[in-house]
Amino acid sequence: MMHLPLRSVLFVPAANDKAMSKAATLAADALILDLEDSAGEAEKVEALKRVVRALEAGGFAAPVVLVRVDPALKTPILQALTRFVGHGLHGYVVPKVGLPVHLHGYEAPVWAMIETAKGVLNLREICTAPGLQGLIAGPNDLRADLRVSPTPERTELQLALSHIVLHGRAFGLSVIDGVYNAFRDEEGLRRECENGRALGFDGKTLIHPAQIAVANRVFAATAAQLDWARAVVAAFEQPENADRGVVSVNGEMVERMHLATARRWLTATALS
Ligand SMILES: CC(C)(COP(=O)(O)OP(=O)(O)OC[C@H]1O[C@@H](n2cnc3c(N)ncnc32)[C@H](O)[C@@H]1OP(=O)(O)O)[C@@H](O)C(=O)NCCC(=O)NCCSC(=O)C[C@H](O)C(=O)O
Ligand SMILES: [Mg+2]
Repeated sequence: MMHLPLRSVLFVPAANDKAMSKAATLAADALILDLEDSAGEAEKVEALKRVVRALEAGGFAAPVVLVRVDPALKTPILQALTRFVGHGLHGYVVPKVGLPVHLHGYEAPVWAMIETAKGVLNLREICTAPGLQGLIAGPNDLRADLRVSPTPERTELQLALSHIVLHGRAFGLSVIDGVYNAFRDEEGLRRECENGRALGFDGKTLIHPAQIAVANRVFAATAAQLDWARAVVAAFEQPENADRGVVSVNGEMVERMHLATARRWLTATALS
């Protein structure tokens, strides 16, 4: 299965009205509207309402929109958001996954954040959870849990990061690297993106709009992805497919969302 490109995956703090307004215009490959750590306890109910309003309004420039849940508020979050799954919301990001059961009950595509020692050790079981699409590294929580300090080369995280990639590849999942906190340090971000790409990640989670362009550049499409993109565009250009929402490409179902993605890849490659 050819995964959607997830080179740049921007966390948007749902508690922040300005950031949520701006999010709709940002052409990251994916947005994660965050209801977990970026929202204070007293802000969470309003943040969830803001997510509902944003999903009702739609019109996101990013082709993939996810919500990071706070597992302590799983019931109200699912009550508020289930109706959007497949209608503007592409799935949930579940933080601090340590066991497969942490991913149960969402009835939607899920991405697991691996950000504890237990999560890393249990990856093999976690990767069998139903609906799992990808793994996302959480370096801040990982460092805290491992009681290690950051180094410029992330030496302290290499074992955990490589385990995430190894398991993601073995189970056919997307693998997304963790955030780089120094959001005004473009050169540092570029180096860390290159390190992530060398380790095998597909893309990087981000915390600021200024980080999107760097991640898109470093995690640019591979030759296989470009071949897939050309095949998708060619399939939809067939006159008999002009009005179809879904077609078959190389034996796989492809939707118009994939066509938009394919065009973005080809345009981005032509411009770079
Ligand atoms: C880090 C920030 C608090 C900085 O915000 P700010 O000081 O407002 O930055 P700027 O003034 O440069 O912002 C310029 C404009 O861009 C908007 N903005 C900023 N960040 C975002 C964003 N992430 N998404 C959308 N829009 C954003 C500002 O509102 C300004 O807009 P305007 O004035 O209209 O032009 C801030 O960037 C931030 O809060 N970032 C996200 C923080 C977050 O989500 N954290 C949680 C995810 S990371 C994580 O959880 C780690 C993981 O779990 C682990 O364990 O490692
Ligand atoms: Mg975290």
